[in-house]
Amino acid sequence: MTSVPPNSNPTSKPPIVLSAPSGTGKSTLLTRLFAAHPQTFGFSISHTTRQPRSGETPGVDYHFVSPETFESLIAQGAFIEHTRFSGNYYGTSIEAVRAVAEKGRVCVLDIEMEGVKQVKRTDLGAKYVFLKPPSLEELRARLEGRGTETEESLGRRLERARVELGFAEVPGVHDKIIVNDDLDRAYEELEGYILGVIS
Ligand SMILES: Nc1ncnc2c1ncn2[C@@H]1O[C@H](COP(=O)(O)OP(=O)(O)OP(=O)(O)O)[C@@H](O)[C@H]1O
Repeated sequence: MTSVPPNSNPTSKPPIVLSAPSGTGKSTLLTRLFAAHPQTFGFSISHTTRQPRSGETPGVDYHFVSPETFESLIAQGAFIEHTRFSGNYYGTSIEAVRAVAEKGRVCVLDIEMEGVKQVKRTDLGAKYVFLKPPSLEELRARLEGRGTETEESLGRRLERARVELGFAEVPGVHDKIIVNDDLDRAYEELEGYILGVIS
């Protein structure tokens, strides 16, 4: 078998890694981006050890695998990130991200700092965008306004945000840093950057 070098498909587009402290506005901006460009982006298909639910198609909704297979994939370093939730494993494989690019779609990964570090260890050639809150005070206000947090989980998220903002200051970690101050302005900057790197 001939080995194929990574990213050998000339039409493949770099995956976009979008990270931000929780509550900065990633979901808001991504929902808008996907709605504006429905044919451009694609989602990677995750692996899971949970049972398929009715209506779910293997290889479309998820790659359904046994715990043994999942653990062997972990050992092979196949995952960009994985987690255990409610007794089941879930993970995003490097291969799943590459498969999106090979279909000519742009894979957008909405991940947190540890995931960013892991993607950086792969040869996916991703572009890294960091979305920054205007300030920690404003981030607190957005999280409170969303109405999803208790005082305790709010405190944890803000503490975590401090660490993530510190990591984002390290030169060379991100290709683009966008401050989500005014939503329309931040959206235009994000859209302009992404369309620029994938064209
Ligand atoms: N530029 C903005 N100005 C004011 N409010 C904003 C702005 N962007 C987002 N918001 C609001 O901030 C809140 C958090 O946004 P969102 O849920 O998109 O964050 P997130 O980064 O995806 O968070 P998580 O990672 O926790 O899912 C939402 O209520 C959203 O409407």
